[in-house]
Amino acid sequence: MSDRPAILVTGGAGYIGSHCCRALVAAGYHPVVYDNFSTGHPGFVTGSLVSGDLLDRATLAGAFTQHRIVAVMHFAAFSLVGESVVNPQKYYHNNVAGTLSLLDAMRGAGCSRLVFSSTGAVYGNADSKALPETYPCEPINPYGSSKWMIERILADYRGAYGLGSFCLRYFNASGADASGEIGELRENETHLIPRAMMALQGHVRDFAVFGDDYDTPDGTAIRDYIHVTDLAAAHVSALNLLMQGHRGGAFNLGTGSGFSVREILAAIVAETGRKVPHVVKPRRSGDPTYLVADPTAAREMLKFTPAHSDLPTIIRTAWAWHQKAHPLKADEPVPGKAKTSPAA
Ligand SMILES: NC(=O)c1ccc[n+]([C@@H]2O[C@H](COP(=O)([O-])OP(=O)(O)OC[C@H]3O[C@@H](n4cnc5c(N)ncnc54)[C@H](O)[C@@H]3O)[C@@H](O)[C@H]2O)c1
Ligand SMILES: O=c1ccn([C@@H]2O[C@H](COP(=O)(O)OP(=O)(O)O[C@H]3O[C@H](CO)[C@H](O)[C@H](O)[C@H]3O)[C@@H](O)[C@H]2O)c(=O)[nH]1
Repeated sequence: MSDRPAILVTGGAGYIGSHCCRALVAAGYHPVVYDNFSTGHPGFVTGSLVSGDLLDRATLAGAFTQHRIVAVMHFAAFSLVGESVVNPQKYYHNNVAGTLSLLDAMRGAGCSRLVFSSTGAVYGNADSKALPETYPCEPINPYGSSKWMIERILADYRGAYGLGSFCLRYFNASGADASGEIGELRENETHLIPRAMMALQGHVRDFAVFGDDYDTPDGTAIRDYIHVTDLAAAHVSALNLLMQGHRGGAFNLGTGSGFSVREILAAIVAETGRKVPHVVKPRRSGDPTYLVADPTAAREMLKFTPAHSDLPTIIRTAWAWHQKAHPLKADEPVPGKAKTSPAA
């Protein structure tokens, strides 16, 4: 067992959780990854590993006692907006019921510090201004609703049980670790930047811009892209505050600047020198027009100053990771897919 304070990192084998584990090590903590590998990767794990599901109460309770956990970072969730519209049960069950199970385990173990992965999707369809935390939370898809429900549960637990929690509302996580060893990698990737890069590599053949009839300057939807390394730094700051006795609250993690889908595609051309082949399809259901953070509160409370979230750095680190993760050339077959001959 490590002498360092042990932090349970649910979802630590996933994209954002794995980057946070590395930041935890750099800050003097010992991450204990708790993951069921539904979307995570064994090769991404840093620190100790407990394989288990959030809803497996016995394994969860065992992780707290075995590793003497002092705080939790809770990333484990399903997080695809479109899928949540089609299959809301999957989202409420895993995200809300899974979190209740985690909170029971924390209370059972006397652990009262939590950093929770919330999302800009709690705000729903905003107007075209950067959103402060006081903006009304009216999510427009089940994924955002599941996260907002958890935020409300955590507010009640803060008051009633003294469970301190930071709800960090990330906007669009992007980019990859400078080492090139970990990055965004999912079996059925739906996110804009990784899909566009997989299209460049020939692994995605049907890349589409979803909707060019939004009320935005170029007709495509606008998001606030925040580098995963900057997110990781903010998590360590929030954890340090909890360790000092802070009770927490909800904070936006974004840059305050929005970019449209077409601007992202232009940035990819600028960094890679290659155009992403695409068609335009109708809007994806559940997608808001505009989602940009006002990060003022996080700047003050968490000393949050994004250092890696300019578009060139986001695209450059993501592209370096994709070339390593999917090293095939465009004309080679995708693994697991039958090769079709030109005559077929
Ligand atoms: N990626 C984004 O842009 C973004 C933006 C805002 C918020 N978030 C939130 O950040 C968190 C991490 O997102 P990510 O992009 O790294 O996703 P991810 O899918 O890469 O990681 C999620 C991890 O949680 C694990 N997991 C899921 N359900 C589990 C369960 N029941 N028990 C144990 N492990 C489980 C998965 O195996 C995976 O390793 C999520 O809560 C997500 O909602 C992500
Ligand atoms: O192939 C694609 C994929 C996406 N998009 C568009 O690109 C934008 C960004 O879409 P992503 O799927 O990359 O990300 P989302 O904004 O849907 O959601 C992400 O950011 C949200 C917060 O802003 C949530 O937290 C969520 O977990 C996270 O997946 C959207 O307008 C989407 O319609 C395309 O045009 N084509």
